[in-house]
Amino acid sequence: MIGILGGTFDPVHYAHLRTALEVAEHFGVADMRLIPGNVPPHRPQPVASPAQRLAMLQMALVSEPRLQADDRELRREGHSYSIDTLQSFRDEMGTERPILFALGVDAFLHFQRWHRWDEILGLAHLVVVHRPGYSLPPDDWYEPYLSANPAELCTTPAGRIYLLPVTALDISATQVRERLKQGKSPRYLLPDSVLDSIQRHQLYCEKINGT
Ligand SMILES: Nc1ncnc2c1ncn2[C@@H]1O[C@H](COP(=O)(O)OP(=O)(O)OP(=O)(O)O)[C@@H](O)[C@H]1O
Ligand SMILES: O=C(O)c1ccc[n+]([C@@H]2O[C@H](COP(=O)([O-])O)[C@@H](O)[C@H]2O)c1
Repeated sequence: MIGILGGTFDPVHYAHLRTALEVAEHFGVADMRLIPGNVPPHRPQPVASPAQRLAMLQMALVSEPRLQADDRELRREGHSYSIDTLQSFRDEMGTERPILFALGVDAFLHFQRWHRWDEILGLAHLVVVHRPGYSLPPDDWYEPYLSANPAELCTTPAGRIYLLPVTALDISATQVRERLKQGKSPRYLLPDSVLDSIQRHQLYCEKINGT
């Protein structure tokens, strides 16, 4: 079984890290991959380069062996579609082992606009984690796929949607970038090692980005 948390990670912050760890612990996942997108679909391009975002992620994960940065989307040209990422895992793992694809409610709300979205549940389960400020509409398309049984997701390869409350942390990468742009500190919203690297490389500040 593997778990996946994809994102822009521009930069990684504590809500990403808690989400990944809590998903891993809830389902007993020993191999949870955090996967930065190269060219994220449906959003502005990241500020930091792919190499910088990957390096920050690797720094943030050094002390937790269950969480690993995975650079497969950065090695792929073009849009980083989740269907292609999931297919690459299936090519490696075969069809039988469970894949848990975690995403916040904010991302899930747009799920039906994703590239080949209706094929994704054929490759993985979705674990939709709570995020402050977002909620799911009731009686929607996803209801027939819902499961409240973690064992079901751990014993079948794909096809179910599980809603998981995680520690509510109202942190966003946008908020971290904005604070830096305004000359304020984002300390304690993200690991010190990541903040030190941001400051060393003068990332997200007006001088570098010209904004
Ligand atoms: N505070 C949070 N609580 C729960 N899930 C989150 C939180 N922040 C991000 N996520 C989830 O983590 C994944 C990656 O998110 P992403 O890298 O876009 O971070 P972000 O903070 O939303 O970034 P940005 O502000 O740049 O849009 C998405 O599935 C997103 O829903
Ligand atoms: O495949 C798609 O079309 C698609 C569209 C939007 C988002 N995603 C994935 O959803 C995850 C969270 O995305 P985001 O934009 O909230 O960082 C990340 O793994 C993205 O690759 C995927």
